[in-house]
Amino acid sequence: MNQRTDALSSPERPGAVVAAADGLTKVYGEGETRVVALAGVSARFLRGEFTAIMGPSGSGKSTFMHCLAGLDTPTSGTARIGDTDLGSLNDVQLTKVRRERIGFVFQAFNLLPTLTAWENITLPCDLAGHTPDQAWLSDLINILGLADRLGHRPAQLSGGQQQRVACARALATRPAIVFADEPTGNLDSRAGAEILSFLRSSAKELGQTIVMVTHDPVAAAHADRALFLADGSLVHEMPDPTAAGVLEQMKAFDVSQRVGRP
Ligand SMILES: Nc1ncnc2c1ncn2[C@@H]1O[C@H](COP(=O)(O)OP(=O)(O)OP(=O)(O)O)[C@@H](O)[C@H]1O
Repeated sequence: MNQRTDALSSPERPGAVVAAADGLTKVYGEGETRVVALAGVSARFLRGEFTAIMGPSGSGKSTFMHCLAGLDTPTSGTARIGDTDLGSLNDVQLTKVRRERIGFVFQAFNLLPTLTAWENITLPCDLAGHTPDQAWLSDLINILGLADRLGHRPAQLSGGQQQRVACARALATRPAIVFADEPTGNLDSRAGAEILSFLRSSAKELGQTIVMVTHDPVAAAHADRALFLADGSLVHEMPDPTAAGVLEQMKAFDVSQRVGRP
């Protein structure tokens, strides 16, 4: 990939809080089927910060991300993007916030099969009724090495190329925050490393705030910090995670789950 990120804009107000969760709680079902998926999670996400969300299966990672991104409604607590409390918005306003201020990258790429790479990338701008910022898009496309693939449809692209298109789409509107859900889960290690290196450089050099859910300690090691969830609670924060450090932490969860948590 071309690493020409230096020509792009510098982060605005590094350190500003761009998203926040306060006491996020999500309870599914009732009676015997009641599940507390999130038990009061609070966290801040700063401009230009790359956060990995980790934890055992069923610990609440997806629920946390979905509540923070306005894809699910918490039972109590608040999720904010910038100064906007997502709970105060009606459906139309929420859709607008998701389209204009949030970017998404999914494990399964989620590109529209009938659209070309270029049409997929510009779709969020089209839906928001904005003229795409051509200079910004062209920089993104160059960084991601997609310039000669723009007329291809997803089926004509490799998995790694499809995920790079998805990354360009996620950043196309210059969102406040990008949520990536297992973005390397369907990729081989080389294509995965390219995506992770792009996410890292977009945080470092473009000031893009990124929150990534992952099971992979190697992926988490690209982040500035890892937040660990267990049983719906935030139990540990690791700054500058290493793959070995994350693996140790995950093993500790396995042991505590086997012996039974207090
Ligand atoms: N729609 C739902 N209805 C009932 N329970 C749910 C629902 N969605 C999630 N849960 C439960 O909430 C808990 C947290 O689920 P969640 O998917 O957030 O965990 P996760 O950490 O993302 O898991 P994984 O790593 O396996 O994807 C789990 O016990 C799950 O079974």
